[in-house]
Amino acid sequence: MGYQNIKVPATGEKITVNADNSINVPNNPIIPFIEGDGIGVDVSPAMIKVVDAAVQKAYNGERKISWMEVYAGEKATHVYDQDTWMPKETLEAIKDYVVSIKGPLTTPVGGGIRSLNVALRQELDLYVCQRPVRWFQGVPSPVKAPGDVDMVIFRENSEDIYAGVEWKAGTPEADKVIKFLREEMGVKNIRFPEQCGIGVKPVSEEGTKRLVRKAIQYAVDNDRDSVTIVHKGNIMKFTEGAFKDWGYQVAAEEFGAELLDGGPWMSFKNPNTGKEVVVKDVIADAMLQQILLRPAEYDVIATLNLNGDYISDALAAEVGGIGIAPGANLSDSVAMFEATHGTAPKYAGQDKVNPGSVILSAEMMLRHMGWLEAADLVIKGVEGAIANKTVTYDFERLMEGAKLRKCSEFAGDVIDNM
Ligand SMILES: NC(=O)C1=CN([C@@H]2O[C@H](COP(=O)(O)OP(=O)(O)OC[C@H]3O[C@@H](n4cnc5c(N)ncnc54)[C@H](OP(=O)(O)O)[C@@H]3O)[C@@H](O)[C@H]2O)C=CC1
Ligand SMILES: O=C(O)CCC(=O)C(=O)O
Ligand SMILES: [Mg+2]
Repeated sequence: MGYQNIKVPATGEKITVNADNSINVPNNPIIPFIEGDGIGVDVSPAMIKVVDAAVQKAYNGERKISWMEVYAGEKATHVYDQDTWMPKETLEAIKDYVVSIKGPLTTPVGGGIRSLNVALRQELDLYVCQRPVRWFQGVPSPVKAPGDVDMVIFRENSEDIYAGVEWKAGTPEADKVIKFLREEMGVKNIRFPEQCGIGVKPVSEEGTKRLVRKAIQYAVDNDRDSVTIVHKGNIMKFTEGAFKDWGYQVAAEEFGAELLDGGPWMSFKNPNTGKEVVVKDVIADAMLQQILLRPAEYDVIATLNLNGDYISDALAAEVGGIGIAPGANLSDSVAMFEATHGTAPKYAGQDKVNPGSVILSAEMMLRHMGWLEAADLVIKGVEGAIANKTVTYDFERLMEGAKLRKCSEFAGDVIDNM
């Protein structure tokens, strides 16, 4: 396919998808990447350096990634034109090449463009945001037993208040929606109907069930003990409450779960191991204290979009911060890996921040591709660099006796420890 500004590498082949959604990964796959705004210029090159070294070491030249830069965010406005933040061909390439990775993209607060990150997830229907959170030995943590934190968040990625269906206070659109709600729907509890912004929270059965199905399947495939549905269903009954009910329905109808001690918790036998998998639910505010006080009791988490956003940063803090928390956005076929943190503009271009988050997102990508040996080397490298206390500022400021490393130097340390 001919692109306007994307340069397809001269060597390399596409990853393809089979009818059952499994993928075929050639030895020289072309992988699109978005550098990202802000600290994207620091962390993305560090990630590429680490991945190339791991692949070279694992396969001795037999396998190699051909990186293909695709543009989004501020860089796109330079490469295309000043109004093009998300070129159509970027979306096409990410879909076409099946597996990709991205740095963070800026979203202005209160006005301006809507989130490009959310747009990518919605346009490509990347309905699962998978964010594993585990502790690496030696990482400074505010909790007493960070080793107990070992959870995998499955965050619904396409619906909820996060979808951005909202209208600004004082606009004819906001006034029209409020008028409709009050006059036609009998809504009496909009406290200040004048100059009032208004948002909509769509949560569907289909959207919920496909997310919870993935979370439970992950627990089965990875021999995990429990799946916790996190919701605020006592207050938002027909959105978050329905999410909980539909979640339990999937457990019962598709995995054969039965009520545990009269319910509402359920359990079923993992068909692969015979071990019991518990499906439970916790209300979201309580969950935010549970993960601090009793992290060992939680394993796989299935939750709505906004809760998942909050929980993933909170959990990341328990194991060292968002500088080290990885993630993936997944549809049934397309996978786009991405750091959990944002563009941290005050550090942009300073070669300072921790590239761990996007490096570990790349580790997830290598595992997804079936390149397990290279993925294991990335983990070994990160573990080694941290054990040697050669770390970036975020860890160094909390670690005794640590040696402060720049972003690029930390990437070198990871490579040296593979
Ligand atoms: N998926 C995406 O692309 C995301 C994009 N964003 C966007 O990013 C922009 C900035 O958001 P903001 O709320 O400031 O959040 P950020 O994640 O960009 O930064 C918040 C703080 O987290 C710490 N931090 C972030 N990244 C790293 C890193 N790699 N290494 C070490 N520490 C790090 C820093 O803490 P300290 O100050 O303590 O050093 C930083 O000041 C917004 O426009 C937001 O919309 C936000 C989240 C995700
Ligand atoms: O899109 C954004 O700017 C923020 C997204 C975010 O915080 C997240 O997905 O974790
Ligand atoms: Mg976030």
